[in-house]
Amino acid sequence: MNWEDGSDTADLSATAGDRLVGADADGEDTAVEAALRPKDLEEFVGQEKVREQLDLVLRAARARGATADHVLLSGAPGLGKTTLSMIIAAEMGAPIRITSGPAIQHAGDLAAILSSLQEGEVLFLDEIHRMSRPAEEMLYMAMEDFRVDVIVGKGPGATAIPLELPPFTLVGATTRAGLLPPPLRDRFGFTGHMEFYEPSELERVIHRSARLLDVEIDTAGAAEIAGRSRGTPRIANRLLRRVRDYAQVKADGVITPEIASMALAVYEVDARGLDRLDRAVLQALLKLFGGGPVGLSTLAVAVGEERETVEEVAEPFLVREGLLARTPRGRVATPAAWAHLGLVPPQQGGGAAGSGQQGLFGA
Ligand SMILES: Nc1ncnc2c1ncn2[C@@H]1O[C@H](COP(=O)(O)OP(=O)(O)OP(=O)(O)O)[C@@H](O)[C@H]1O
Repeated sequence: MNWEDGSDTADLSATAGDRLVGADADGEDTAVEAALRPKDLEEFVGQEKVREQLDLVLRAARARGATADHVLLSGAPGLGKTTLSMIIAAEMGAPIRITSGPAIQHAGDLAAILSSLQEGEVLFLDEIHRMSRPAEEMLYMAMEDFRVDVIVGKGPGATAIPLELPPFTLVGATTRAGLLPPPLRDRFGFTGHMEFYEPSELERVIHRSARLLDVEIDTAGAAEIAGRSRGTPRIANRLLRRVRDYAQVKADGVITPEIASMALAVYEVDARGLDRLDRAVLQALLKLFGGGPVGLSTLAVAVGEERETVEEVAEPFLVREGLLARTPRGRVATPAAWAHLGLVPPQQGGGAAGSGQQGLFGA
């Protein structure tokens, strides 16, 4: 297919905008995700270790009639951290309050939330690494002693008024556990690291979502979508919805592998889950720079994107897939990248861009 072999280098520019294969939630996801969320640990697919460990933590707390320990969940966007926090609340028979680090700018914002919690309530704090420093310090005390000091007044006349809090369970979520200050990390009784999902696990997610959306899909159809979902349930669910649209409009509504691959060709998501931007980066690297090494800025100019877009939006998945390597001399394509785009590396093919070119583009 044209978009797969990338024959058109003039067409390299791509936008990062609302990507079908982006892991962050878009508006449509937010609306649909509530209906697709597993409601208990049993229904939650994959993440066996985290599930097993969490199951023990929650069962033990229930048996003691106590509030569960604070839980830290780390992992990439769309892997199920919010879902798991809701499951924790459901398993404990407790209400849940959802907020995020960036929404808490002042310690007072956090004090207001904490002081209105009910006993046993689960407080889900997404992007906990992005909280302000004063709020973070208030959280230390709240987590450990279920108490906060509210400062009233300013300057020498300021006084700290202690405020008792009901016991609660904090579930913190972060994409970067390493960014959390150790005193905060240490206050979690349990830390679960969420991994990317295996294709077979994503197939189960897709079958489950298809049932809930009342869509007919066969085993190979689900496998076809799973293979393009970049290890992420949110992306799997989103691709499923787009393929469902296609099946409905262009066929009889049933999702087969043929329908899935035709639908995703329309959306330019290839067999490995790369989209237009990912392929544009690889094509530039292979076709213009002989596979590298090439500097990030040069590569970004070649694809008509900002440096940051190439570095933060396209590269992480290409690196994870073993298609691109970041080296001190610049970006380098791997043999798998050549194979994926159906191109022959210059050394083997005797093309113009041989190894003698290495280092020329390292700026
Ligand atoms: N293990 C799973 N089994 C079934 N569905 C899942 C699983 N994990 C996630 N999902 C589905 O994927 C979607 C995204 O999950 P969720 O919102 O929990 O991700 P997240 O890690 O909190 O993402 P973010 O960090 O961007 O908020 C939801 O629709 C959810 O139902």
